[in-house]
Amino acid sequence: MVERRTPIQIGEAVKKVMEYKLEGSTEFVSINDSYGRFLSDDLKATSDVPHFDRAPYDGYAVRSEDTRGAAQTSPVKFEVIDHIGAGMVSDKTIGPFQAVRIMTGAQMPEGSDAVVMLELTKEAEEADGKFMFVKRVHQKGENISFRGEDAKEGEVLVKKGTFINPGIQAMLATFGYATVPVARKPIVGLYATGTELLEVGDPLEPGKIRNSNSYMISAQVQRAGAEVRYFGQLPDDFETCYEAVRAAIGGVDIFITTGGVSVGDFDYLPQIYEKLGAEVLFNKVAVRPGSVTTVAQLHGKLLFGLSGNPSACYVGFELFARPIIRTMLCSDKPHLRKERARLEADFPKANPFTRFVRSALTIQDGKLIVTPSGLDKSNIIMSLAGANSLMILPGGTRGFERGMKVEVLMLEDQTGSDWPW
Ligand SMILES: Nc1nc2c(c(=O)[nH]1)N[C@H]1C(S)=C(S)[C@@H](COP(=O)(O)OP(=O)(O)OC[C@H]3O[C@@H](n4cnc5c(N)ncnc54)[C@H](O)[C@@H]3O)O[C@H]1N2
Ligand code: MOO
Ligand SMILES: [Mg+2]
Repeated sequence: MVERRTPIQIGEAVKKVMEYKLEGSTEFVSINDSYGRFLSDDLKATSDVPHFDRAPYDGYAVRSEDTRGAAQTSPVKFEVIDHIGAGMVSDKTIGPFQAVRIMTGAQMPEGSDAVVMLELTKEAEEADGKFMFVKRVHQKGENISFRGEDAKEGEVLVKKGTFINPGIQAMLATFGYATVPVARKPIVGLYATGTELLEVGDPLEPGKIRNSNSYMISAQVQRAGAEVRYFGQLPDDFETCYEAVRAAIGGVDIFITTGGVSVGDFDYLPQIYEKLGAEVLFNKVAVRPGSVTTVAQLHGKLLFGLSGNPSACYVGFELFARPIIRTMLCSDKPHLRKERARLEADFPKANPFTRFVRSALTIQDGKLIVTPSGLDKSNIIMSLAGANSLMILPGGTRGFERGMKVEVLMLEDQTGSDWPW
């Protein structure tokens, strides 16, 4: 008799999975390799930035009080006592009506408290030295980039779990992080199951299809920030699959299979979980696609039995496996970011289950708009290419009309959300 499965709600299913989340751990990588990784520690300022007052312009460092009275008609004359570029430090102290010719980035000389831009001065070479004239009053502190104006020593600038973007790379370098504490990438083991599967390089044969899930999931795993250990594809043969899965689990943090989780005669994952002694957390979720997504735990390690149907497989990964990966990457917002957008197309399909529709989310006139990125069936591959989001269409409705506000989960965003529902 065919097994009857009781679907659970998506929020409950995600919660069950998250009970087995694991803490992230740290590894140190060279700053050359830290772009695109996730910080495993708060990024703190190790010094003030800049750590000395400096000139933001090419010009002259002066005492502002000496410019008092300077005007177009009555320029004030300064003696130029030194000349410094960025990286140089003057050993002179500026006295009354003295100036140091200074370039952008150079440290302000002792005694100076303003910079006059080069364009606002006039130079004069005289027998007894170099001079320049200022025709405008300058205030104390004018044109100075002050110590600590960018960052103060000890400040927490970026939180643990943040994706390292080019700006954070600049910060890391500024603060002397030659090696960077990043979250170790979880290792995600992957097997594709299915006797029908051909390798990518194989010619098509009757009844067979090329295995696309492995390549799709591998990319999703990497997009989530983890590392894939791809073990290959398996035929629908119980013993072969059982042995392969049993042998693979030990060496990975998270284990994913695609296919073989439904109620078909050759869907062996349920029996494999049973023989392994794994506890099945759920094997039916009230979502479309991905209703057959099955998650089990073995000694605390999560085994994701994703559907063989490509779109169901894709959605199952994003809803259940991604947040676990992000948790291991030290994120406190491991779920997909949720926003509201205007639906740009009618979606008449009614369904008792909540739908996650592969969608294209764009901005038009400053507003988010969303439209399905192709056919909405779980066996469909082509709608995945244009999908940068999943539109959430709650179950139990009669369908949706253009112009309605809907919620969308953003697939390519690094901010995340602490809880999606
Ligand atoms: N009697 C029922 N039949 C089905 C049910 C059900 O509730 N009762 N659920 C349907 C739903 S919904 C889905 S989704 C699929 C899930 O099937 P499985 O997860 O068991 O996956 P398979 O049967 O192995 O394959 C399904 C489909 O996907 C193709 N596939 C598999 N692997 C790959 C791959 N690596 N690359 C590309 N395509 C792949 C496979 O050839 C099948 O066409 O079950 C429904 N049936
Ligand atoms: O629910 Mo299946 O897992 O739609 O496509
Ligand atoms: Mg099946």
